[in-house]
Amino acid sequence: MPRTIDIEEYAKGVLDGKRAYIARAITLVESTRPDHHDLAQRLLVELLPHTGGARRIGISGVPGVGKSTFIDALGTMLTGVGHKVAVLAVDPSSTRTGGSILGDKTRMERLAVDPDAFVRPSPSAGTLGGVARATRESMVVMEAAGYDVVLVETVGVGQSETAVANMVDSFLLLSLARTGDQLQGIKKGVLELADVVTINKADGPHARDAKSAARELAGALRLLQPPDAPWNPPVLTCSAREYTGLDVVWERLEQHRRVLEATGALHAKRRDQQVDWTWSMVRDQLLARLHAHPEVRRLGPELEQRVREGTLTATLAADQLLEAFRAPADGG
Ligand SMILES: Nc1nc2c(ncn2[C@@H]2O[C@H](COP(=O)(O)OP(=O)(O)OP(=O)(O)O)[C@@H](O)[C@H]2O)c(=O)[nH]1
Repeated sequence: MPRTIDIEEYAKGVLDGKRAYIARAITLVESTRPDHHDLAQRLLVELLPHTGGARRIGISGVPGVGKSTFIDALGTMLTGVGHKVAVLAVDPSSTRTGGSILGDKTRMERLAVDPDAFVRPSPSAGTLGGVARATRESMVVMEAAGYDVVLVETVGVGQSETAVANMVDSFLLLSLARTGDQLQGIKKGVLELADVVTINKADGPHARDAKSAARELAGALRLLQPPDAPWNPPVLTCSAREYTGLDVVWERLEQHRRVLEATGALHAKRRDQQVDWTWSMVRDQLLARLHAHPEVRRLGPELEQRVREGTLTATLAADQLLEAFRAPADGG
């Protein structure tokens, strides 16, 4: 990152679609440095009027389901018909390994060198809240830069799906054809987020299994839907490796978007997402300040110990920690 940052220059570079500026702008919004925070917000304010037109799609599935292969294939299909495709990722687990797993350029060989695509690995800093914030703000940068399809990838475990579902219009779940036990393999909560499901690897000897798995899953999904739901998530089959079924997956995602638009739900959903997002940032900030508060840090270990020993109730310990949080942080 250069030492001096000219926000107007950055904004112009992004709006002109210059890759170097896009990359720098994303690095700025991902930064956790306090002095970058205000600069990033100023940049986002400049860019926001130029956003809103993109299709925002979340893509999830367990490790090995073929997410990178699928995104590489779908993204290439889309750039082939004139779309500009951005790939972002939310993978808080990458903080543990110190490097990003998702969105790794080497995993999407064709998109990584496609001039109409931009692949950005998951930010590797901090909590799920921090990673989700950075990704959400990177979406603003990508949309302002003219990318009209934004794919946000996430792993099929933990809470990151919910975070991604809260920043996209449509959520696509990739699954595998494990007949019989497949429903156990997919968490119900994740299934409930899905607007479209596709069974990947429907090729070679697995093609037939995939079809029957799709039927079984479609039946189960119908049970999760209220009878008057405006949208029933379809269960499709595809092969990311052989490029089959991808056009149907895309068509159904487009159809989902059209249904949302026609009912006015798209605007409502995006507005609600912004409000939820505001409160989730407040919660994250409050929690971070609570944990960093000197009195809380001083009292914390002792109170934890007493709760463990059973000499203090959890309620009283919580009361004391919250009371400590009210003490001035500077000790004055
Ligand atoms: N037969 C078949 N294999 C596929 C298909 N898509 C992906 N694979 C293979 O499945 C394996 C996993 O694919 P990835 O794209 O790396 O899967 P992923 O979900 O991104 O995996 P993680 O990186 O672990 O999250 C690779 O060996 C792929 O070649 C497909 O449509 N058919």
